[in-house]
Amino acid sequence: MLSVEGLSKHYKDHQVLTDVSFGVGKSEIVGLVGQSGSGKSTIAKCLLGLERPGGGRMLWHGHSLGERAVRRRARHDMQAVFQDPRSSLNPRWTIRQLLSEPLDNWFPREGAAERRKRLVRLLDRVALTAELLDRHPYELSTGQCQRVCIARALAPEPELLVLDEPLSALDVSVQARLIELLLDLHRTSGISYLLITHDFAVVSDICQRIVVLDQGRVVEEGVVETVLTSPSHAYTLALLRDVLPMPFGV
Ligand SMILES: Nc1ncnc2c1ncn2[C@@H]1O[C@H](COP(=O)(O)OP(=O)(O)OP(=O)(O)O)[C@@H](O)[C@H]1O
Repeated sequence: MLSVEGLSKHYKDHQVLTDVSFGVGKSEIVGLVGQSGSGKSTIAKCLLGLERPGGGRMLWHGHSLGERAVRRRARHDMQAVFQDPRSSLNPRWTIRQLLSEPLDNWFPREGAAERRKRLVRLLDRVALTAELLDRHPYELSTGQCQRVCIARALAPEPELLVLDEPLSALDVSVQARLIELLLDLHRTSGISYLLITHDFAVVSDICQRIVVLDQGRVVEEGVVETVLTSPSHAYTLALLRDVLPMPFGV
């Protein structure tokens, strides 16, 4: 579905990504991990069209994201959720306004009754209730705000969510509930995730495959259980030693 081939990117003389290749299949959950500064968010920005790659190809269903029509399709099919839900949501808007914005864009001809149903269904998918519709983000917990961000990303019914550190701003118990939510959404809709994180525990909870990035290069890629239990690259091993208790800490 998504294929990244030999992606490179530099800022002035700083080479941030070098020959990065990986893919995300239909209904697949892929974790992109690496230390801070390894280039994870830069990959997301290139995929979302926020940064222009220096070289390589990004293919969506076999067609280059460099083509305008493919980019337009991907703007619908590929949605993103970022780390800090509060800064992603306009504090002056109600939840109804925040969710209506993408719906106005993707379903402009919908009537009021249909719209109301769609809003309630969206909230239901992220385990929130319609009572929240007239509240503002500051009247919600950070975890609820992140659920609103996920609902907004789900609004166009995308095929892939790019999740850039979506759990980092949340405390551990809220993280656990959001992991359940993401897994539920995946089970019920078959949506794919590209999950960007530096947290191997989150990867082992959610992901099927993992791509390990070190200084802008892919150093290891494979099935999560295999990479976490017997990493083949010293960098992965060092990361695991730093962060994981047994059984994955080797
Ligand atoms: N717009 C920019 N201009 C110049 N350098 C940038 C820009 N954006 C990112 N960088 C640099 O690119 C490198 C990779 O950054 P990136 O944000 O992709 O890393 P990351 O792995 O996502 O890190 P983190 O986990 O801390 O978010 C860093 O050295 C960063 O300083």
